[in-house]
Amino acid sequence: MSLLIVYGTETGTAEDVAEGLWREARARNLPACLAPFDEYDIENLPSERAVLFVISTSGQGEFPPNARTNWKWMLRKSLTRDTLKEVSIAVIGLGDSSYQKYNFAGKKLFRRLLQLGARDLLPVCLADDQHESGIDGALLPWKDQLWLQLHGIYENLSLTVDPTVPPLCKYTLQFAENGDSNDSMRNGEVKGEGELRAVRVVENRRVTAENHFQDTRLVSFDTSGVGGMDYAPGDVLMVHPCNPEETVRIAIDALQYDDELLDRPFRALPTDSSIRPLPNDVIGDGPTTLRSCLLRLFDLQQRPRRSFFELMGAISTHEMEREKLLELASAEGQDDYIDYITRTRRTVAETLRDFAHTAREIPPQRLFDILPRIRSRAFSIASCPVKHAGRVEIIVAKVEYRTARMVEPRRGLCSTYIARLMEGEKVRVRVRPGTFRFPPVARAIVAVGPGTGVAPFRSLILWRSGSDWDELQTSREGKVAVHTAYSRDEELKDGGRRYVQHVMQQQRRQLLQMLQEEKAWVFVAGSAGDMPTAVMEAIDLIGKEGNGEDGFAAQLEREGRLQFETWS
Ligand SMILES: Cc1cc2nc3c(=O)[nH]c(=O)nc-3n(C[C@H](O)[C@H](O)[C@H](O)COP(=O)(O)O)c2cc1C
Repeated sequence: MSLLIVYGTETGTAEDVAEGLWREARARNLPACLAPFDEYDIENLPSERAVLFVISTSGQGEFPPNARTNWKWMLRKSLTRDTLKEVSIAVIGLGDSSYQKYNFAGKKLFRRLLQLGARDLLPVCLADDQHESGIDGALLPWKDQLWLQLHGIYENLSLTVDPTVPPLCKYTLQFAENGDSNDSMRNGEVKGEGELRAVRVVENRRVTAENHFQDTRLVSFDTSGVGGMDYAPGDVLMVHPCNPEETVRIAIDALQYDDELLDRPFRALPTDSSIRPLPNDVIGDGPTTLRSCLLRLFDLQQRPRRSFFELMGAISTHEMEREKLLELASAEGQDDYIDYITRTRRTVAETLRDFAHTAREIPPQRLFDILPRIRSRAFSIASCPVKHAGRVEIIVAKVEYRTARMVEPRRGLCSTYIARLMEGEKVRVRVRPGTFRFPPVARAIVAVGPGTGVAPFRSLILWRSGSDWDELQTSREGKVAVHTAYSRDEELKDGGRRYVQHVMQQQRRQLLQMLQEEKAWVFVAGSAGDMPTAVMEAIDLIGKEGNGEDGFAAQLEREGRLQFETWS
């Protein structure tokens, strides 16, 4: 019986990892099946031989959307300590340690599998975005152990793989011949909830002063007449960015594909039923071409992962480059990898340029194995479904930074894409529920939203009171009171900066009354860094002053009255 690999993903990383493992299993002569967790018939789980789970954590310590249904099944009371006693399991959790609920989904899943009697092949692997080698930091050493363990179950599994033999391609490309219509060249349809929709930009306005260090924008999209774009306060807009032209140019120069090849429509046929068709909604309305894929499908600005070097090394016929590539892919090459990629934040496009001989040898179908995919990014919706009918607005801070080791400044793919959008341009987006669960309208709310964290609260306040920021006051007579902290402009007596937690301290009497007597709910949105902890500490202090007890914030959280939506 083959190895089952299931994944739960929000933005696709878990899918990439699962797919990499699936390919590696096949290269090791181990038959394997691959599926999103919720597409797997969960009733069969007790009769599997070995299952590998790759689960990211989304929201606030939650399971990703395509793993929630089967996770609910696993929590059924009717399941016993024997349910999975025949099944060997291993779990990879993907998370980010800047979040409070670090890797919660992976940890919870692992614990539950053990409760149901499953045999753990290895301790849970907790991969962390913050590690200096990215998720590979934890994943690579763990993976080596995994194959050893699986060898105990599957005797034919090969413990060594020849790094110079490239694995099977995911797709074969069928290029259009004269006379093929564009329609006959369409790739797989993406339908339903996950489908991206094209909306037009109505306005893209800078909301910070020109001399402010941060370029933050309010971007408005026209959604009138576009189906599936209904939303409520707290919902999130997923935006699918494109690579900037200059980055696409670097990649094309490195690959040395000519215009005829770049613009010839093709269909990508999966070479195995476990491989998903190419998503049409990403590539756009026109035919799929290598140029459209380089613009919209492949993430050329990402930091290349180890698997990128592994595959490049496997196809390279240039001795020096091959040696270097395979070294960067290996566990021993970790320091070199950190030096070459992590410290300088080198991108996929730049790495293709650096390994010029190998890049020139990449056949088009291999791009789909080597290059990572662009993933949609989440932005809290800042508009009100009633006041801004037919519109969706988001607030985006442009990410740009430079350190001494960088040749050029680094820019966030999506925020730069958005900052450059012109009126009338088409953008691919979809709406998904956020993590906030708001109480009934009669209940009081405390909303803490530093920076772009104001977005979901603008939506909520407009919806509940009909007023925008500039119409609100600092007293509660008008039902809504606004208190501000300008951390860049205001200093405290001790020279420190004034943040939201200081405002909370200042307003502690009113907050205590709201929390204790009015049973208010608290919502916190914004940076996943230190802010959420500072807010929890402020709530604890306020609680302690009120009733002399510790742990007020944790108590509110247990009651569902303290909720976070944070991003890093
Ligand atoms: C909206 C959002 C919420 C997240 N929440 C958490 C979290 O609560 N805990 C955590 O450890 N990581 C969290 N992460 C980080 C992801 O788990 C991590 O980036 C992972 O590699 C993404 O995997 P995916 O692309 O398969 O969804 C969050 C990421 C996003 C975009």
